Amino acid sequence: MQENTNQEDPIISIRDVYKSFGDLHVLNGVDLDVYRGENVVVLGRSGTGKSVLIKIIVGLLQQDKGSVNVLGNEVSDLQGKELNELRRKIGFSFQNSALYDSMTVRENLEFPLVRNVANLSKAEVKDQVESVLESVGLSQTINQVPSQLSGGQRKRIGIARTLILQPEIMLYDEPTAGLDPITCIEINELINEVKEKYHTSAIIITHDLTCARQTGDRLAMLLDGKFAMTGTFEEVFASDEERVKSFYDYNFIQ
Ligand SMILES: Nc1ncnc2c1ncn2[C@@H]1O[C@H](COP(=O)(O)OP(=O)(O)OP(=O)(O)O)[C@@H](O)[C@H]1O
Repeated sequence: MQENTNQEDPIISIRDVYKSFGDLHVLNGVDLDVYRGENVVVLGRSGTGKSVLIKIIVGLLQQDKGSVNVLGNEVSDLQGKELNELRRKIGFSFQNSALYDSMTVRENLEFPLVRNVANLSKAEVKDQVESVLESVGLSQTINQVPSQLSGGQRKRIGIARTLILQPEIMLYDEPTAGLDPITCIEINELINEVKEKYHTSAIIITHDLTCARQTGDRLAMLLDGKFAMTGTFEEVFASDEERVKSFYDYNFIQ
């Protein structure tokens, strides 16, 4: 964990956000700031609205009420080209890694680059693919297809695939889900390395308290549609609030 955050400069600013689906009130007045250069971990039980919040941040869903400002843009005001430009600055690492099974690792990494960045030479594409692959420690897999990779390796390639567009913000959705404990720790280390090397800010959604402790500069716990508690791992862990404590009781910390 690093303390190099700039508390003056929120890169994501969420104010009093509400979102319902029919009678289901998912978000009920969410406030959150993410500052430049920090990793914020969002904790919360299944179905509390963590993914809904992420989707609102990238403009895939619209809030019913409240403000979501990302990199100086009110997201709900953006459409088409402007929204796409903002999304290019946000790397979204999905739970299932979202790799194309029929493509090699090289092709999987080339794809977003060629689609999003105009006028790159073949040599530039090659350099960028090789560089990002080296950053995630998997240069040797360049000609393999996803089925030949382990779950942890697929996760790394998924992260490389989002990093190749040099995002300012990374959104990690359950980055350690389904991985063994050692691989989880390696992914947590990678998340921290990404922050240092690419100067990203991140929101990390997880149920994994080891991940939260290793990667989170701050934790924010979503309970009953609001952030009930934000602070360092130690601060949140020391909370006397019954709803926060019950979350820990059901989560094993290594
Ligand atoms: N497009 C949608 N239409 C209707 N309901 C939705 C929609 N998206 C999400 N929901 C509902 O909103 C609630 C919150 O969903 P969300 O996916 O954000 O949970 P989560 O906190 O990410 O859970 P998990 O940890 O299990 O991934 C759920 O009850 C879900 O069914």
